[in-house]
Amino acid sequence: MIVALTPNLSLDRTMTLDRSLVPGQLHRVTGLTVAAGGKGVNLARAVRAFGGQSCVAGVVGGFNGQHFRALLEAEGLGSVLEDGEGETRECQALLSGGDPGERGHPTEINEAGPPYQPEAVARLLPRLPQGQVVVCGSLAPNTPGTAFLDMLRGLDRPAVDSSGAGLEAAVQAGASLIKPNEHELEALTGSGTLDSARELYGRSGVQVLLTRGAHGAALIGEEVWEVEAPQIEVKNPVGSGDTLLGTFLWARQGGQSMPDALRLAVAAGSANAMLGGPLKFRVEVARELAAQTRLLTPA
Ligand SMILES: O=P(O)(O)OC[C@@]1(O)O[C@H](CO)[C@@H](O)[C@@H]1O
Repeated sequence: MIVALTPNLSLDRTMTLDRSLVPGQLHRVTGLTVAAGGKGVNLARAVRAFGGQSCVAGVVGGFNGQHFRALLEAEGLGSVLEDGEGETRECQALLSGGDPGERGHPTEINEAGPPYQPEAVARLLPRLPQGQVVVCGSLAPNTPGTAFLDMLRGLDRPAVDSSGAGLEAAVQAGASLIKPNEHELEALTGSGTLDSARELYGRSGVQVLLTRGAHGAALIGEEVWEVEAPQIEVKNPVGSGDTLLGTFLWARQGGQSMPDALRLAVAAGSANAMLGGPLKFRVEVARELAAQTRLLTPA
């Protein structure tokens, strides 16, 4: 079981525009998908797609919260949710339509979400099922650093996919693994390189799953493994990191070796981007792409 504890759940709205985004101009929406979102939801989807057991945990509120619950239930994703104050946030991803050559990376506009609610979180944590907990995504606004640190310490070495203060707390709390991208690692240690991830592991014992976008990923722990991603045409990369991490944790929990798990995880992230996001992800495509990944000799 993989428990995706998501401190700031959302309703994800993915819009396809009639042309490339030009700030200050009118755009028509030619396609719209509304789905339960937040990084943990994407991660739980990937685990479930591989046949694993996953559960989304978090606090929801308001009409968006009801909508979130209904969408998650319609997808049949397991969850432990607490009702809280305020309105669950919305995250918008704008995909440019028109000529593929002009599409570029989607524009993402993420609301902050309702403030941290200690009572709801205190009700939620004892309800988490047994399993590998992974803390996913941004923190609720005004989350006190000490409260987040205490939460992580109470979770028995969770994996953490957060950024900024969330990542710092993960290292301090002795998380089992963190999943920064190169920018997030740089913000944490001053450099986004393998060497700085090695140094981080050496002083903290926290494994680093370093994602490098289209280039692949590296796992830095007792050993170092690097995997180059396959060449693909990207439709929508949103959620690729979540799919990668969910696949990695699922594969490791199922006993796959570190390099095999990393290859499948990188391929799953690529499949997510190629197929058009977490709702379109398919494991057969991930398995096919895994054969096209390249395991590099650790430097
Ligand atoms: O605002 P956060 O919590 O950092 O990220 C939220 C989010 O942008 O991440 C996912 C993609 O990784 C989206 O589905 C989602 O809503």
